Amino acid sequence: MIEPNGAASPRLRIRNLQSPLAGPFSFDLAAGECLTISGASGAGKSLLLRMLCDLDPNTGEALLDGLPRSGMGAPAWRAGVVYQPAEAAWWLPTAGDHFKPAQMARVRELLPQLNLSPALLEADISRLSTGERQRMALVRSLACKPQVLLLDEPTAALDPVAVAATERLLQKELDAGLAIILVTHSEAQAQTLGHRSMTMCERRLTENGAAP
Ligand SMILES: Nc1ncnc2c1ncn2[C@@H]1O[C@H](COP(=O)(O)OP(=O)(O)OP(=O)(O)O)[C@@H](O)[C@H]1O
Repeated sequence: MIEPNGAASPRLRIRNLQSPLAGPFSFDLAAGECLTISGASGAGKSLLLRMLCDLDPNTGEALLDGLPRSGMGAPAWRAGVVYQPAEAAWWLPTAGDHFKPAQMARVRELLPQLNLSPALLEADISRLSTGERQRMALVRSLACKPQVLLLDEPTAALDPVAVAATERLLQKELDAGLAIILVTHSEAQAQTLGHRSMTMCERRLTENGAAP
């Protein structure tokens, strides 16, 4: 969508988003941009991600490619803005059960990029290692083809090789236009993937490098 001044709308526009627990938050995120968020445990990072995907009640304005969230249903918003919590929930016996047939081509393309065997799709989910489940959760998020991906410490359970594979894939998705908000405690990861960084402190966000 085009703004009145002729510029393209940001992929995600957030204005005064708040709940009784956190905020207000205001920022824009462009297509292909990665905003990293760091901050102490309990600072409010997950609260923000849950508000952004409309899982927790909140007020304020949120627009996706210029279209207000208030004008679309929650399922439509969450199809565009996908949240991957630190520990993703699985509610069916196998990972493969969580995908629709139409997603399988994309899933089979993503698995080797994260060093995951297709056989893991058929295994009981409880048999997957923590790191395998974490990478499978990313496959699940990307198979939804979101416009904005909200990632809460997506590599926390991974070894260095798997971290590198995950970062390569995320970089590729960014290059293809995906916008990412990445909560990470890794300074190196923030520098590798991030275009901008913010710090969450006492449930408020500050842009790093911005004038006080
Ligand atoms: N529904 C709720 N009601 C009241 N307090 C809550 C609720 N959800 C979270 N909190 C509190 O809000 C604070 C921020 O929680 P949040 O999960 O956002 O932290 P975080 O920055 O993601 O931490 P971590 O890095 O440990 O995951 C915590 O003190 C938490 O206990």
